[in-house]
Amino acid sequence: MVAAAPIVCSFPTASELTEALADFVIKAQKEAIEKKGRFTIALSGGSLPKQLSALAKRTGVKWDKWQVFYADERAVPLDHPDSNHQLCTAEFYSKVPLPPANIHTLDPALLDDLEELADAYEKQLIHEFAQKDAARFPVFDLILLGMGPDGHTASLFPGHALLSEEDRWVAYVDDSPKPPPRRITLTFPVINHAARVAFVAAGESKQDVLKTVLDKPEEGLPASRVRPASPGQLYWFVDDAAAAKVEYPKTPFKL
Ligand SMILES: O=C1O[C@H](COP(=O)(O)O)[C@@H](O)[C@H](O)[C@H]1O
Repeated sequence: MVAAAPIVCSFPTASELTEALADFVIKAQKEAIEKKGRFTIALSGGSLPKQLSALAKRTGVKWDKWQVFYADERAVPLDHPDSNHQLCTAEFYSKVPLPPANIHTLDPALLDDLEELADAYEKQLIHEFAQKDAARFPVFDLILLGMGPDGHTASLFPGHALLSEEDRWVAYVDDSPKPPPRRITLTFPVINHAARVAFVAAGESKQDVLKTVLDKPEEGLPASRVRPASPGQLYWFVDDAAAAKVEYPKTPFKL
């Protein structure tokens, strides 16, 4: 599988990063809608939803054309403080006119059975993608990821058996080292089939892991394994604090 080299853009301030990210998302949205009439995006939890806040002030966002999924979700009720959906609602959806019907949550009736929960979420993806694009794996227009200090991304954790999953679109973990332990996640084949994947990582706490992920990908941390197959492209939106130790070349941001 051929993958283009990641494009790493570093910004001096949080607001420069979030404004550039908003420009980038709007461009991805525009291209997708022009081609297919819809925009499929997967969001993460953690620090990511807050970084999308600049989109609330932008014109030109066709919210009714968005179909929003989760890169990972915790197996908790949708209004639970640990829920990525709850976090996205508080930090992002509450500020923008995104139709609730276009936001694809896990099925809260299935929380007791992780396998059923993951299967049901996979079926939501099949409904959205397989009939429309007839692909072996869904091709998201954009997947937005965060990265934990251990190098995990979505709910794909270092050393976990799920790192070698090759078939499933959505899988579950019941032993996440970061609480809560029970989660579902998109798998690497799905992430690496996306048209664009963008990591967002800011702050000094990400310095060491960002250096490892970008300068020593051979260590195989989960975030280093995100390498969308050509013509897909991987971007990193980072701030100068996070990028302080990174030797990998930075590219000035341009649309
Ligand atoms: O547990 C999770 O952590 C990652 C990274 O979070 P961050 O706070 O370090 O940005 C996040 O991307 C993922 O969605 C979440 O479930």
